[in-house]
Amino acid sequence: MLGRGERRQRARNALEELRKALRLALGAAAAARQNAQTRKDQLEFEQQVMRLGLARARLDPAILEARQQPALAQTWDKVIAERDELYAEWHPKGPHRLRELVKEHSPGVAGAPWQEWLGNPVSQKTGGETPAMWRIGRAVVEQAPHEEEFPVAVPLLDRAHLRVTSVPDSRSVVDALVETLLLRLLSTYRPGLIRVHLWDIGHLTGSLPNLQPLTAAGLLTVHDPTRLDDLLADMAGHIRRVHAKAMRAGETSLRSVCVTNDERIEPWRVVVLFGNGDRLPDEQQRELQRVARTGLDAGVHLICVDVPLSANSPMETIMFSDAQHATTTMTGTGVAFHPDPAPDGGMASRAVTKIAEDLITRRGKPRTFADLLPGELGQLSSREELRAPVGFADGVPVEVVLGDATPHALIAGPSGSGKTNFLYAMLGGLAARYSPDELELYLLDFKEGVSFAGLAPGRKDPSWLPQARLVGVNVNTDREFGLALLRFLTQELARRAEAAKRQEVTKLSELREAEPEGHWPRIVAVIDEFQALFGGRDRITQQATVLLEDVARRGRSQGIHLVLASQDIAGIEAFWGKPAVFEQCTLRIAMPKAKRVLSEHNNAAISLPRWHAVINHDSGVSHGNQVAHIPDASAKGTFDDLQKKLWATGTSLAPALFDGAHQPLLGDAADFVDPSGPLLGQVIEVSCRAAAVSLDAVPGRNLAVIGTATEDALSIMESAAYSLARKHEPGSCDFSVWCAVPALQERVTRLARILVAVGHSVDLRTGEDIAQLVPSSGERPRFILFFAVDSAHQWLERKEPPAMRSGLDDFRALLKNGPANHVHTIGWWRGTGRLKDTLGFGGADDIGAWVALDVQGAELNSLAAGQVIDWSPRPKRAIFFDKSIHSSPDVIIPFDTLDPS
Ligand SMILES: Nc1ncnc2c1ncn2[C@@H]1O[C@H](COP(=O)(O)OP(=O)(O)OP(=O)(O)O)[C@@H](O)[C@H]1O
Repeated sequence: MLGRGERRQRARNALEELRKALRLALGAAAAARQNAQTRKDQLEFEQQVMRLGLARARLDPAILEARQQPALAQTWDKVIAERDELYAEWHPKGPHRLRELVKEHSPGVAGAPWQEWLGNPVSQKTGGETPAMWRIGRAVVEQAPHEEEFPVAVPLLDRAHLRVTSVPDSRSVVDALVETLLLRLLSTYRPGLIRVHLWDIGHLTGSLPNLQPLTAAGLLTVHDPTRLDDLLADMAGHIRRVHAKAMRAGETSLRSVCVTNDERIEPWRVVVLFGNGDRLPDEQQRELQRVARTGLDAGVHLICVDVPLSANSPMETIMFSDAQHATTTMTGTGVAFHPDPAPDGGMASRAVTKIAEDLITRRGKPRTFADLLPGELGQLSSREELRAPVGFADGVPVEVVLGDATPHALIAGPSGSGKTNFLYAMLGGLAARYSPDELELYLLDFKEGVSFAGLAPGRKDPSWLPQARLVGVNVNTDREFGLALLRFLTQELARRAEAAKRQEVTKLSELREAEPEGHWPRIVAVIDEFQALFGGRDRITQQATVLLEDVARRGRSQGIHLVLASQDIAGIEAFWGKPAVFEQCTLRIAMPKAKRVLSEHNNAAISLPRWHAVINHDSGVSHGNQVAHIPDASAKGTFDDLQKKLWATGTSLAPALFDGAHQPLLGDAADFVDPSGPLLGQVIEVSCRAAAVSLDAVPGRNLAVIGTATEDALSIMESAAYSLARKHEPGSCDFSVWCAVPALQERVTRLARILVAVGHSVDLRTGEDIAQLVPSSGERPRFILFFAVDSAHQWLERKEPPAMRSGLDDFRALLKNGPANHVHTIGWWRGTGRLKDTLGFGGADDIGAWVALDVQGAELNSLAAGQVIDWSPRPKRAIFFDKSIHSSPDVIIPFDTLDPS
C-alpha cells in the first residue's frame, strides 16, 4: 500500500505533467494563430495592392505604412517580383498582341481614329458581320513606358451593354467618350439602322449637343427626364414585338428576325441613360434590368452612365476615378485607361447632319407600288399564311400577315386618309405572290362609288383580277348582299370543317397536307365601310353580327380571313356588347387620325404623316406598331397594270360582279340562256343568280306582283314573259296578255309583239273582253300575263244574266283550277288589299308565289303563311317569296328588260 504522502506526490506529478502538456499545446496554438494571422494580413495586403494597382499602391499612405511590417514588406517584394516576372514576358510582346487583336476585331470605323472616317461619305452598309469591338480609348500598364500603350475596345452591337461611372469632374470626358462611340456606330451603317434614345435625368436638352441634328431624321430621340417609364416601356415593347415576330415566323433565333439575307432589317436601338449615381426607383430598376436581360438579341443596347445596373447580361464597365484616370473591366485594374480625344465638335455635328440628310433623302425617294411586287409573280404557297409587303419604313418593306396568329384585319381612318389605297396596296402585294389556287378574294364596298369595280371586267377594260371571285360595288343600300357574303363564308367554313373532320385535322395547313389534290385556297373577304352592315336596328344587323362573329371565330383555323375597313370603328354600336369580332381582328391598321382601332393608350395614329399607316399585328398595343409609308396603289399604271399582267397570263374565270347602282340586264343574266321558269330579277346573293318561280301543273302555281311601282312591276312581268317565251318552243305554249290600263297599252302591245315575233301565239286583250275568260283547252300550257288586275275589276265584277256569274268568279276559278291544267296566271296588283279583293275569302292559297315592291312588310304577313316579313320598300328592289321553297323571302333587283334579246 502506498503511503498517503506518496499518493499525493504522484498526483502532484501527474498534474505537473498535464500542465506541461497543456503549456506546450497552447504555445503551439499561439504560434499557429500568429502564423495564420500573418498570412491573412499578407493576403489582405496583396488584395489591397491588387485593387489599387501597383502604381497607386506605391503612393498610398496606408500601404506605405503597412510595408514597415517585415511580413508585409515581404509580400510587397513578392508582388513586385511576380509582376516583374509577368511583365518580362509582356513587355516585348503584350502591347503589340493587343494592338493586333483590337485591330482585327474592330475593323474600319469601329477602330480607326475619327480623323479617318468622320464626315466621310455616308455609309450604306446594311448588314454583314457586326464588329466584335468598338474602340473607346487607349491604356497602358502602370509604370510602363508610353510606347507600350495599346488600344481599348468594348463589345457592343449584338454583344454587350456598356456601363460608365463618372466622378464630378469627369462628366465632359464621359460625354465625349459616349459621343465618339455613337459616332462610330452611326458612321458604320446606313442611316436608319442605328436609332439613339437619349435620357438624361438632369436635362431635357443639352446632352450630346453635337448629335442633336440627328433628331430631325428621327435618328435621335431625346426623352423627357421625367418619362423614363415611357422609354423603358417602349423598349420592352419593341423587344416583345421582335420576339412575337420570331414566334410567328417560327424562327428559333430571335436575332435572325432582325436580319434577312444578311441584311439588317430591324434597326439597333442604342439607349443612352445619364443618371446621377442613385439607384432608380424599384419599378424602373426592374424594367431596366429586364431590358438589359432581353434586349441584346432584339438589338436593344444600353449605355448607362451613372445608372446602377447589375450585370445580368454581358456588360462592360468603365470607372472613372477622376477626370484623368479610369479603369475598365476589359483591361482590369493596374491598367490606366484614357478615353480617345473627342472629335472636333463642329465636324461631328456636320457629319451627323449629313447622316440625317441622307436618311431624309432616301425616305423621300418615292417607293412605288412596283417596289411591293416580287421578282416572279404567283410563286408563294398560302398553306401556312398569306404575307405581303404593303409599305416601307425607311426604305425597308413592312409586311402584313394573315394566318392563324393574325387571322383578320381591321382598318380604320377618316375619309380620304387612304384606306382604299391601302387595300389596293395589300391586294396587289398578295395577288402578285399567290395564284388563284392559293388565294380567292371576295370584295365588297358599301361606299357609294366603285372602288373595286375595276377588279371585275368592265366596258372599258375587259381584264379582271384573277384571284377575285366576287366583286360587290355600290352595296350601300343592299345590306342583304353583305349578309349574303357572310352566309356564303359560313357555308364555306362548314365545308372546310367537314373536310377537316374527315381527315381528322384541325387547321387548313394540315388539311392541305392531308388532301394535296383538294382545292383549299385561303379566302380573303374584304368589306370596305363594313359598318354599313350594322346600320339599322333590325334583323339584318342582328344576323350580320352573329354571322360575322362566327366567321371571325371559326375562320381563323380554316383559312378564311376578314379584312374589315371603316371610317369610324367607334360608331359600330352593334359591336360594343360583342367584342368577339374585335378580338379576333388581331391585325390592326390605322390610317392617319384613325380612332379606336389601336388600343386605348396607343396614340401612334394621331401624329402619322399623310400616306402612312400604323401596321400592328398585336391587336393594337403600342409595342406592335410599325409605321410604314404606303405607296400610291390607285394611280394609273400601278394596280391596274399588275392586274392586266396577271390576267393576261392566267386562265381564270371572271369574278361575279354585283353593282347595286345598276339594274342588271335581263339579256346578260346567265340564267336567261336556259331559264328554268319565269325569271323575276337578280337575287341579292353571292352567286348573283336570277330568281325563278317554277310553274308545275299543281294547284297554287300562280304568281302575284304587288305594288304601285309601275316600272318595276312592268320589268318583272316582262322578265317573266320573255323568259317563259325563251323556255318554251314556239307553238308549245300560249300567252295571254291582258291589260285594262290605257296608259300601259303601248308597253303591253310591245310585249305581245315581241312574243309573236319569236313565234308564240298571243291573246292580247286591252278592253272589256278581258272579262270573257276562255276556258282552257288543257292541251298546251297557257301563261296569262294580267297587268293591273285591279283596274279590270270594273268589268270582272259585272254579272251577266242568266247565270249571274261574274267574270271575277270565273277568274277566281281560273286561279284555283288553272295551274293543275297548266294555266298559270302571272298577275300584277297595285296593293295587297286589291289582291285580296280579287282572291276573295280563302283565295290566298291560289297565289303560291309573290313579288312585292313598294309594300310594307307588315301587309305581307298574311300572304306568307304567317311568316313575319321584315321589309322596308326601296326603289328598284323587291322581295320574292315562293311558299313552296322559301322560309324567308329573297330580295331581288328587277331586270332591265328594255332590250330582252
Ligand atoms: N399612299 C398614297 N399615295 C398617294 N396618294 C394616295 C395614297 N393614298 C391615297 N391616296 C389618294 O388619296 C385619295 C383618297 O384615298 P382613298 O380613296 O384611299 O381614301 P379612303 O380613306 O378610302 O377615303 P374614303 O373613305 O373617302 O374613300 C385618292 O385620290 C388616292 O389616290
